[in-house]
Amino acid sequence: MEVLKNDVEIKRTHTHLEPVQQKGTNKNDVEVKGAFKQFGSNVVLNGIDLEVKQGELLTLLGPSGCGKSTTLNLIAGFLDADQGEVYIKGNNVTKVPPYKRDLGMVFQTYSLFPHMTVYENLSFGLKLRKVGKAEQKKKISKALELVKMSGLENRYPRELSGGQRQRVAISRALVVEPELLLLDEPLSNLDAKLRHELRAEIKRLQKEIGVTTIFVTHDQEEALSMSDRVVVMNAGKIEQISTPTDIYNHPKTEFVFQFIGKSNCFEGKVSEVDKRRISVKIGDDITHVDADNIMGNDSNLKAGDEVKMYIRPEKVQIVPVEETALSLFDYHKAKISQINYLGTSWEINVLLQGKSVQVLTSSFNSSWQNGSEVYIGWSPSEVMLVKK
Ligand SMILES: Nc1ncnc2c1ncn2[C@@H]1O[C@H](COP(=O)(O)OP(=O)(O)OP(=O)(O)O)[C@@H](O)[C@H]1O
Repeated sequence: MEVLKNDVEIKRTHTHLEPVQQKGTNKNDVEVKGAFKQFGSNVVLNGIDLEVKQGELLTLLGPSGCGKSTTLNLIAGFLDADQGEVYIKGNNVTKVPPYKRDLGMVFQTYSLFPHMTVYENLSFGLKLRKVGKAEQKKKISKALELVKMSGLENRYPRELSGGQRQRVAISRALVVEPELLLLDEPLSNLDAKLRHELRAEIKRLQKEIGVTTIFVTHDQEEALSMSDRVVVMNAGKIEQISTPTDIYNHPKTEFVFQFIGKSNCFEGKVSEVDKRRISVKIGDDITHVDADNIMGNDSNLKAGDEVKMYIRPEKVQIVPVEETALSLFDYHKAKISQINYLGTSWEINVLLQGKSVQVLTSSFNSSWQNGSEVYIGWSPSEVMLVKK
């Protein structure tokens, strides 16, 4: 364990509370290898392999109970895996207790000491690390400045708003200059406006000081907007690890497609396969999908296979039926069944062969009303297929 401590000291190249010029190298700060965890008969982690790069903000995203917090607790050392190993900065820390892992943590519920002022909350970890009083003062002042809480040193947690408390909790985690910052749903107790504000602030702060960060959330918008990379988890397994845009536009599995964003789903049958495109018969219509856009493990589709076809509402184009529809690659006649004005866009439900399809568009034709006939269409590159 001392080896870890010494190694960390030697490898530290900057003070975390100072802005860094260079970050996000290809070195891994954290690795989880082959982690399995079971509570009684409940298999909670079913083979997790994960690498977190130096300086990146990586988010664990997934529905309630999928194992996000368990993975975080394994990295923090609060839990032991039944199988598997955890490495921090190249050191195997699987058996190292949490207080020797050099971490800063922030939880969902405000974990500040209620009987201590803001200043005392921040000095707690510094005292444990035997930092002198003058140095403590400097570090605390800088840490509070980072989260825009300067001047509130003498307040008690009960005298702060929810957002301010979480700012102090983040500042307390950072003041000890940890190698790794772990955040477990830190925004979920806050109202929507505050959540938005703090989201942006955490992102700015993380980039400014360059501390490698793992963030747990079940909120997809939060994950997509904050992260360098997102890990989508489902039932104790990782479905996909990638950048937010890749996760959204090129989901690898049906679960990822459905969990992130909205979707329309059609059931059909493959009618033809060639190198570039797959033709799918849906009801009476034929539609086309790029051959690269197959989700799931079974990508060898052949004529006759039953498939599900997914498309996001904002990728469905809609044009008046009088207009030439030839600019759309695949187009189908449909009838508007509902129009919802959303301020900057319109959500239009149309009926296509009796099935409701949701369309999200910013170009609205003022003549459209319930019952209007329109063409809807899409590009084969925007449609995803999965074998049933
Ligand atoms: N100490 C424990 N003992 C028994 N079961 C546990 C324990 N901790 C977690 N679990 C179970 O493990 C599963 C995964 O829990 P975990 O907290 O990792 O999920 P999560 O993805 O973080 O969910 P949430 O978003 O609801 O926090 C759940 O079914 C949970 O009930």
